[in-house]
Amino acid sequence: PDLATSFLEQPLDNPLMNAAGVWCTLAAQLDALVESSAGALVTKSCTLSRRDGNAEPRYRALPLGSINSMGLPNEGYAYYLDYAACHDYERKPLFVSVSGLSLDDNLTIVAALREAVLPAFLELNLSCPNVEGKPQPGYDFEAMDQFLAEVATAYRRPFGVKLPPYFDFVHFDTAAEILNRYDNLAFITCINSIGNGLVIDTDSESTVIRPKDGFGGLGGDYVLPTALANVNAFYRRCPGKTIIGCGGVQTGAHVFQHLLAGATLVQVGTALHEEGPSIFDRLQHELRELMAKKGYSRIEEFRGRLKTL
Ligand SMILES: C=Cc1c(C(=O)O)[nH]c(=O)[nH]c1=O
Repeated sequence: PDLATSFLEQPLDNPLMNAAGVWCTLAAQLDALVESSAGALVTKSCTLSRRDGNAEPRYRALPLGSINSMGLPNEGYAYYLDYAACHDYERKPLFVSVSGLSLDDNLTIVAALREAVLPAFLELNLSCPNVEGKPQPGYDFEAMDQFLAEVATAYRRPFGVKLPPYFDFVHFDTAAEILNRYDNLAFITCINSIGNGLVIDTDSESTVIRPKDGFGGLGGDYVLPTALANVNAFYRRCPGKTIIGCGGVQTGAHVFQHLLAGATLVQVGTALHEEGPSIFDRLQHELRELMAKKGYSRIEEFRGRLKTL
């Protein structure tokens, strides 16, 4: 079976890439993703200036996934624009994730990305749950609409958004209605971590991460059904847009499920953090095996074809 696919008319060897924030804060990590068999890569969400992020411990791997309250540690947007300027786009597509702390910060970064005239794809992060005092734009529909109106106008090129998970059909409908207003909003990445979970260690009777009294974003097995629901909800509601699936991917079968739900590309976060970039070889092997067993030779034969009962 052939895993070749395309994204916004760009060919990719395969649909797999990292999730923003994982294995992508420093150039050496990004280089490792370029050297890996990932079909594409995305940079750590960036802000106007460099940030240390929250106090440690701020990430914990768990039997069923992970919890994090990193607090947006990053090298500042100029660092990632420099990296994007040196990237070999013939080799694999590069996405730049932007998570400015205000609309003005986002507009400054987006303008710089536009001026750089690079083939990189902008993934506007509307869903960081871990910056104290900063509500997620993705959960404030008025703010989200305003952000998108200004960014879509300023950027003018195709871009995408990273959404938080939604858990209610009225929210799927409202969010999709907003996204569908912007023609150059070309892709939707669902989902970011499930925000503000609380993991408790029974023996120590304590939280397991320091920031925010232990509240942090959940990833891994905890989030797969919610991720698949959001991928399929926006796939159904935004027929003109491309969906990128993110959340709970640990095996080739999980990649298959995201593709079946309507994803074109599939991002890997927690499992990549734990296993490293060799995971992309394992996931492709497992996906090929599954496709062969089912008699599929190409992804387009089943992508988006989720059956209902
Ligand atoms: C950009 C900040 C994010 C962070 C973070 O840096 O704390 N963690 C997440 O799970 N999702 C985010 O979007």
